[in-house]
Amino acid sequence: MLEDVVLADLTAELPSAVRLQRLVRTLREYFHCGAVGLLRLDGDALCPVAVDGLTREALGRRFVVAQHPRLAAILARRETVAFPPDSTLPDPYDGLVDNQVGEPLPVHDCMGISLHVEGSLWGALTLDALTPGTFDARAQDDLQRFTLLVEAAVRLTRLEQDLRRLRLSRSDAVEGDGESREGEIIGQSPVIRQLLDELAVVADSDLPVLLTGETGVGKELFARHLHQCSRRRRRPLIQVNCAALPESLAESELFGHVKGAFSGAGNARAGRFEAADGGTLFLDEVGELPLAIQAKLLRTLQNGEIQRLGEDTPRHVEVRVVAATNRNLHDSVRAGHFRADLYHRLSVYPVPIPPLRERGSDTLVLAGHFLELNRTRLGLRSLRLSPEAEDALCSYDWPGNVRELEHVISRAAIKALSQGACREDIVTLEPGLLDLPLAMPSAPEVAVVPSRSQPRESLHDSVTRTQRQAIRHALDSAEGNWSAAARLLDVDASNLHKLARRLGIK
Ligand SMILES: Nc1ncnc2c1ncn2[C@@H]1O[C@H](COP(=O)(O)OP(=O)(O)OP(=O)(O)O)[C@@H](O)[C@H]1O
Repeated sequence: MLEDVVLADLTAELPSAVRLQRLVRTLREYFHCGAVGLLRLDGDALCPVAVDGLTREALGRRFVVAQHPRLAAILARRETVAFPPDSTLPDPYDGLVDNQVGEPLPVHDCMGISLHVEGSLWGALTLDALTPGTFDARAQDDLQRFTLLVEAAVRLTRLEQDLRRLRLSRSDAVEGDGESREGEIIGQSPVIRQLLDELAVVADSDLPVLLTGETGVGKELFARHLHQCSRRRRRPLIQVNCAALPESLAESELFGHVKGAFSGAGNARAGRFEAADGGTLFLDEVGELPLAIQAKLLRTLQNGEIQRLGEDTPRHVEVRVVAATNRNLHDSVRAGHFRADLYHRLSVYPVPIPPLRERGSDTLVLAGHFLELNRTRLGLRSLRLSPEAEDALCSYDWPGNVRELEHVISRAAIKALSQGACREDIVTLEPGLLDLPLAMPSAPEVAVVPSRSQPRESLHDSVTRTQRQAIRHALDSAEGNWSAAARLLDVDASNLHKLARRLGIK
C-alpha cells in the first residue's frame, strides 16, 4: 500500500531531501507514470525540490507560473487537475523528461494538484505519463487522497529546517546541549541547498559521481553524505586516498592479491573493491592515480569485475564509485596524465563543490558551528565572535576553504583561552587573534630573507630553514594531509615527500 510506504518514510530517520526524493519515487511507481515533480512556490515561480523521471536540469529551473498555463491551472484549484492527451496547453517539462533526450513530449497524460501547508499555498505536485489513459478517474481520486500525506512530508521537512535554523542561529550558545555534531554538513546558502537537493536526487541512482572543487571545500564530507543518502548506506563506504598509494602497491590495494603474488604477499588479501562490495568506494584525489592502474580501474568500471593480483579468474563486484579531485582533470587528460576514457566513466555525474568565498553568510554559520564544537571541547560556558572578528572572517578569501576556517577558529579559541581572555565564562575572540592564521602566507611569501638576528647563516642553511618552515606551515594548515599541503605549496606530492624526508620532517 502506498500509504504504508509513505508513512514508513515519514517516521524513518531520513535526511529531509532524501525523504522528499523517496516520496516522488514512490508516487511514480504507484501511478506507473514517467515523471513526478514536487515544486515549491517561490514568489512568482514554482521550483522543483524533488523530481523523479525528469532530467537534472529540471531541478535548477524556475517555472514562472504566469508563463505556464498548466501550472497556473493546478495552483488555482484545490483538487486534482487533469490534462488529457488532447489538451492544447504546453507542458512545462517539454524536453526535461528523462527518456526524452531533449525531444518534445509525445502525446501524453498529465495531472497535478496544489499543496497547502499550514493554511497557505505551498506548491504543487505534477505527474506525467507517457501512455495516454494512465490517469483515469480512479488515479485522479487517488492523487487527491495522497495529497494529505505529501503535505505532511512537506510540513515535516519544514519543521526540521526551522529547528536546524534555530539551532544554528544561536551563536550566543547557551549551556551545553552538545547539539553541534561533527561530520554534519553545515550551510544555508542557496548554492549549498541546491547542491544538497541535487545530491539527494543522484544518491539513489548508481551513477558514478565525480566531486570537484578546491582543497578543503568538503569533498570528502559530501562523498560521505552521498553514501548516507543512498540505498547503500547500510553497506560499507570504503575510502582510498589515491595520492597516498605508491604505484607498486596500488594494484593489490585496490584489487587484492593471492598468496605469493609478490615477495611479501604471505597471505591472500581482498582489495578495497571487494571490501566495498554492495556499498560505495570513494576514490579521493583520483587525479593522482598512476596511469597503469587507471587502465585496470577503467576495466572494472566497464564490466564490474576485478582480478586479484596473481589470479586468473575474475570476481564480480557490485560497487558504486564516487571520486573526488581538486585537479582540473581536463588539463590532466590533455597533459597525458589521466586517461580520457576513465575521465568520461568517472564523471558521468560531475558535482562541483563551490569554494567558501562563494557561499555568502555560510562563512559565519560555519564559524558558529566550529566555535560551538570548540566550546564543548574546551568545556566553556559560552564562546562567541566579536563583531570585528566576524568582519575579518567575512572579508577574507579563504584559499584553504572550510578546512582553513575550521583551523582558524580552533586556534583562535585556544589562544583566547590560553591568554586568559575569559571574563565571566565568556570568551570573546578579538580580531587580533585571527591575524596569524588569516595571514597564512603562500609558499613564495614564506621564503623570507634571513633576518638581522642571523647574520652569519649560510645561503644553504637559509634555504633549508625556509623550506622547513614552509613545509611545516603547509602541513599544519592542511591538517597533516600531504597532498593538500603539496597543493598549497604548488609542488608535486611525491616531490614534497622526498624533500620532507631530506629535511628530516616526519
Ligand atoms: N559544509 C561543511 N560543514 C561542516 N564542516 C565542513 C563543511 N565542509 C567542510 N567541512 C570540514 O572541513 C574539513 C575539510 O573538508 P574535506 O576534507 O571534506 O575537504 P576536501 O574538499 O575533501 O579537501 P581536500 O581536497 O584537501 O582533500 C573537514 O574537517 C570537514 O569536516
